[in-house]
Amino acid sequence: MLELSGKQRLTSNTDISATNIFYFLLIPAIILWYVYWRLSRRHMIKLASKIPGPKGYPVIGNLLDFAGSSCDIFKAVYAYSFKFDIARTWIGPKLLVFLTDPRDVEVILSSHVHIDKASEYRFFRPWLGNGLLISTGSVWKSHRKLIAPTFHLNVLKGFIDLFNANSRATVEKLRKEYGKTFDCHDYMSEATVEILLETAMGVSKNTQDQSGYDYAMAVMKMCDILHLRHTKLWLRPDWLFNLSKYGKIQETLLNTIHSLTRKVLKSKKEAFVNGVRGSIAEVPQEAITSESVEPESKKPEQHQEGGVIFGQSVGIKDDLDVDDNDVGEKKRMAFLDLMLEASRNGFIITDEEIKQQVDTIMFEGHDTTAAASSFFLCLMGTHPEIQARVHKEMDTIFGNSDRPATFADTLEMKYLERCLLEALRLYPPVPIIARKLNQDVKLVSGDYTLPAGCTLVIGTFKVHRRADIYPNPDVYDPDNFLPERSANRHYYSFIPFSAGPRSCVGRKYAMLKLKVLLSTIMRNFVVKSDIPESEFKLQADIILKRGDGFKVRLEPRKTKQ
Ligand code: HEM
Repeated sequence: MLELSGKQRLTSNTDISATNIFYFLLIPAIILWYVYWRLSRRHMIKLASKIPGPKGYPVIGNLLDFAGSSCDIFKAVYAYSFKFDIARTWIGPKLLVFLTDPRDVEVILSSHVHIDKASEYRFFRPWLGNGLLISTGSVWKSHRKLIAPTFHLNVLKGFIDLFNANSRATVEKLRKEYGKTFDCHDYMSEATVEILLETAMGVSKNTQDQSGYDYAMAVMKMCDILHLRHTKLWLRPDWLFNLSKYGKIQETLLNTIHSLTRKVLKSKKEAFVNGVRGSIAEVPQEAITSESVEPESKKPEQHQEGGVIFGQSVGIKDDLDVDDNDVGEKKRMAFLDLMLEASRNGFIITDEEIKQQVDTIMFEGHDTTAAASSFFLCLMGTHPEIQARVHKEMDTIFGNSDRPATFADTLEMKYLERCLLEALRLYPPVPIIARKLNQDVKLVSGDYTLPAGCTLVIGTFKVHRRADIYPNPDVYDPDNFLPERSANRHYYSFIPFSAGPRSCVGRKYAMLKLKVLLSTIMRNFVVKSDIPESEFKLQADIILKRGDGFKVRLEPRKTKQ
């Protein structure tokens, strides 16, 4: 019975010899590929060998450090940063160099040459196309020039009523959670998407009905899929990803997202033809500030509006730091309006490109701000004495009044602002910035040259926690941002919004929106946390998050009159 028939034996013999031939060819093929790879990358390998870094295995290099959960990867990479100021790692044939010295960071971020994004940003392409985040060269340059003025303070001040209306709506939703421990990120995320729909896109979330809600959910889920692709190695190749269930889910989500973007664009274009400009979102009467109805001449005198207050290190100038009065009247328009106006006035930008920029702003403006506000609230919960000072500041500014925050109020929120900047220091929503180098770059911190072709990773998280820059670097201390303490710090030692020509265009928008949202929440609640900061489980995907969820409890601060 055990004897095989002639046919079976034949099949079996054929299998064995085919397998043998396969291995016989595979091994030399790998060796040949390896030799070719080493010869063709001689220059890169030679320069890389002079850069310190953890020991790796032949062929796979340090690949094993990048396997495991996001929390594990984060821990492993962060541990290296204590051994090496600059670290070289190989993930198979891919060379990654991590920088954490602000002097080296400056070389890269201040440059107009090293602006190409690393290859991992391609995961965004099906969603964001060639939008500002991933584009490069002349397309990026001309679109950046078009978009940056739409984020100037003079434009943003016009959004303050919408910020207030949405912040108040968020507070009402949060009241339902009294007494429970819950994840505040869900609320921050929803509020952020809704505010972006009304401000940057200029549409009313109420008029979008179900499609607005579906859009917000789809944006959130797309972020989760992108996070997965960064951490699960097998989801990286496009063909494998497309075959996986995540590929199918992405297709459905993108359909929802792109349909709404197209719909919004269509209705905005029609409104444009009829001469309607600006956001069509409605603001309830109680959220309208006196500033927005006061004539220009009566508006409060402006304080320092650039610099630290709007998120940049003191003294750094980029294209967002031009004097806002220099932004001509014509340019004082919301993001989408300006793009449409530009395309009508002969600026070469197609409808598809406008759609890609809208999608980009919705992505970049959403997850980052949601993470920042969630970390802020958790930190308030874990530092009651700091929270008490924030409450005191709110009482000084607003007294017992329930009135909406004005732009002038946001300039008075100096302590809240320091708390926010300190939250961005300890928990930068974008924990790393990656670039592809197209030419060799000499560093300043040591005698090292980064080879062309490598992926350069700026470890923002570590830069912000260097003991030589921030005494007690792991302690949440908002006074790190007292003017006298920040004055002498290196420009590039605080880079939550990146810096230089490719810095975040939404920086001022984010700071203003966060101040209105967080001050409204702090005026209404006491935030409590049962989990001490030392037990936060950090998960560094594209956006830094708490792997254990942003768990807080809320108590009413005062009964609403
Ligand atoms: C706390 C909130 C935010 C943080 C921490 C943040 C951080 C950053 C960082 C670090 C970059 C550089 C990324 C890189 O080079 O890979 C960036 C770029 C960008 N951000 Fe933000 N961002 C925030 C909010 C926003 C908002 C609200 C918007 C828009 C409404 C926005 C729009 C953009 C865009 C379009 C870019 C690409 C700029 C370019 O490459 O020219 N961001 N952001």
